[in-house]
Amino acid sequence: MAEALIKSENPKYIVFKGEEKLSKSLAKYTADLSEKFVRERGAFTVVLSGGSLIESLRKLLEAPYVDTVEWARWHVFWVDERVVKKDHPDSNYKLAFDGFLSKVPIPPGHVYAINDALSPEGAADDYEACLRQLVKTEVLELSIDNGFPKFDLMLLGMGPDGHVASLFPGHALVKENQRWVTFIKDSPKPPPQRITFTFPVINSSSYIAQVVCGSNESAAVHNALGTEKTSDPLPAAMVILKDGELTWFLDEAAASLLQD
Ligand SMILES: O=C(O)[C@H](O)[C@@H](O)[C@H](O)[C@H](O)COP(=O)(O)O
Repeated sequence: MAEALIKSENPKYIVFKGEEKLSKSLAKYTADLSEKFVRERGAFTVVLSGGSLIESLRKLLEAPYVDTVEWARWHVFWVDERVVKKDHPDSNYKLAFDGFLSKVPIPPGHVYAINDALSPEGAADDYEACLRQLVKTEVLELSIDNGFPKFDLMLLGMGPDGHVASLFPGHALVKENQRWVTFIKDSPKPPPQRITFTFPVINSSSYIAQVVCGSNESAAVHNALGTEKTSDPLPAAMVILKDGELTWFLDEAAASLLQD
């Protein structure tokens, strides 16, 4: 594993000297989990976000991982997606396809993009129906605890305001506890119309990597990982796995306000 500057166990975070080292470690972490889940259950369900995360996955496109990862067993989802056409510059699918998915042999039928012909409501319903179908075919498991889908690995980013997925601070959607996938039409981060996984789904994951680089996010990192508890936590602080492992991958700038 690329050398870490700081490793903390509770909360679990790793600080790297620079994004290059972080991306090397993230590639090994992801490849190791791919190997584990393919061995254990013959499939690996991976959830992507938008933003800088895709760039941080670039080391998976290099040796040894590009040849050793069993790409044919991957099933790829999005934790949130902008409701735009798939070839639109704002599309998270396009970002991931151009920067990552087009360079590895994941079967196209295993890449679950939104239906871009639908409204936000329609696209959220359609995506949830797709997930329910994948439960039936046993690609996707359900949490025994709560009946929400249990993804093997979610690779999340975080905005400077502490949002994760399209769950923004102070927005009613952070409290959604019935739906698997829901929609937002007034996202404070453009574009306004998106679909997003809900917290019960995010928090049922087996593994989450919360990847944050740069000083713009340092205050939110401090808020989410600091010891002071608030009655109104940031969405990033609401990512809590009861039956899973959350690891924060931080560069020095993102971690600059944390005390060690
Ligand atoms: O659709 C989106 O806007 C992204 O999915 C978003 O949720 C992203 O993960 C964070 O905003 C972090 O973005 P950065 O990594 O670019 O800071």
